[in-house]
Amino acid sequence: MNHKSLTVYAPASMANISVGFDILGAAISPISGVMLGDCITVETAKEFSLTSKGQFVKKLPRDPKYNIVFQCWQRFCQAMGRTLPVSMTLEKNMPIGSGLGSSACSVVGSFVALNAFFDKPFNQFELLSMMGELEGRISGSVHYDNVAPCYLGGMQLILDEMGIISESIPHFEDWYWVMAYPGIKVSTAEARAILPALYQKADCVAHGRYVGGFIHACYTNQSELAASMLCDNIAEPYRKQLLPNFDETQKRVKQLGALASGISGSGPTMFVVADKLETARQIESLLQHCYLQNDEGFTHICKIDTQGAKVI
Ligand SMILES: Nc1ncnc2c1ncn2[C@@H]1O[C@H](COP(=O)(O)OP(=O)(O)OP(=O)(O)O)[C@@H](O)[C@H]1O
Ligand SMILES: N[C@@H](CCO)C(=O)O
Repeated sequence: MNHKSLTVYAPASMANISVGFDILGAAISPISGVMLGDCITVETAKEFSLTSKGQFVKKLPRDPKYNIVFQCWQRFCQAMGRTLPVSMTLEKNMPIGSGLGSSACSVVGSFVALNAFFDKPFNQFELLSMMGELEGRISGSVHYDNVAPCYLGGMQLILDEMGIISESIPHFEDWYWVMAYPGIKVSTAEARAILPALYQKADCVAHGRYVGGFIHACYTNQSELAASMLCDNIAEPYRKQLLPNFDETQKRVKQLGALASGISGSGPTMFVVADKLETARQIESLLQHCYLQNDEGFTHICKIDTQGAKVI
């Protein structure tokens, strides 16, 4: 038996980007070159095994059967119609319940690695459908706004219509995204449960204006307009109570020149947009002092990762 091995890196992502609850998300990578994402290795083996390692391995479920990587392998075997004997290794570099698409990194990394290992039996649509299904098992509802950007890279708008799950949207290349993870956990399922079941008509109209205006500004390259449209009236008003000093921190980053700020995914990570590196560095320093709660917290100045998951 010839030994074969490959490793896939799947990057962090920020879902929602304030205006696009469940329908907008972007992959991100730190400008420092740090690889902010999970790595999944698939190797030839006589029988299936899963090994987990990495900084956040202790936060994973104790029973490997509850690790989403195991469930991805099961789903991939089901789609292939046979049990696939491979050894899988998860390097869990992403904190869980961070708002940075941690489970999406594991899901996307697993499917991309298995698909590459078995010479690409599934196309992009089939893979993305399975990724959404697995991500849905964790948060309680299928939403592609982490898995699509993590897999495809760039900023992704979820269409889920006429056989198209997601389309790439132009982004502002001079924008820096300062990401601050405070080091505490917010469960996606719980952060979804606190949202209202119904919204007022005025809120629906405002939301339509924000998301439509933002997409229009991206396509017409109007960065000031785009930044002013980055408003979240769907999740932020209800979720900010789960985040430390959120209102005060938003005020202070604005004073430093932030173009916009908001919650990454379901939190607790916060994102802040700046169009100058010097401003981004000042904002990062402020976030380190005001927003981080313990030694597990971190900040990164990021750009949008246009590549998405890749074999390394
Ligand atoms: N490989 C894995 N990576 C991350 N979470 C996993 C994994 N396997 C199982 N889980 C479980 O899935 C759940 C993930 O919770 P949740 O969706 O809140 O986190 P998340 O994916 O990190 O969130 P976010 O998208 O906001 O970063 C946890 O209960 C965790 O134990
Ligand atoms: N759009 C989802 C992302 C969760 O990662 C939410 O905000 O609940």
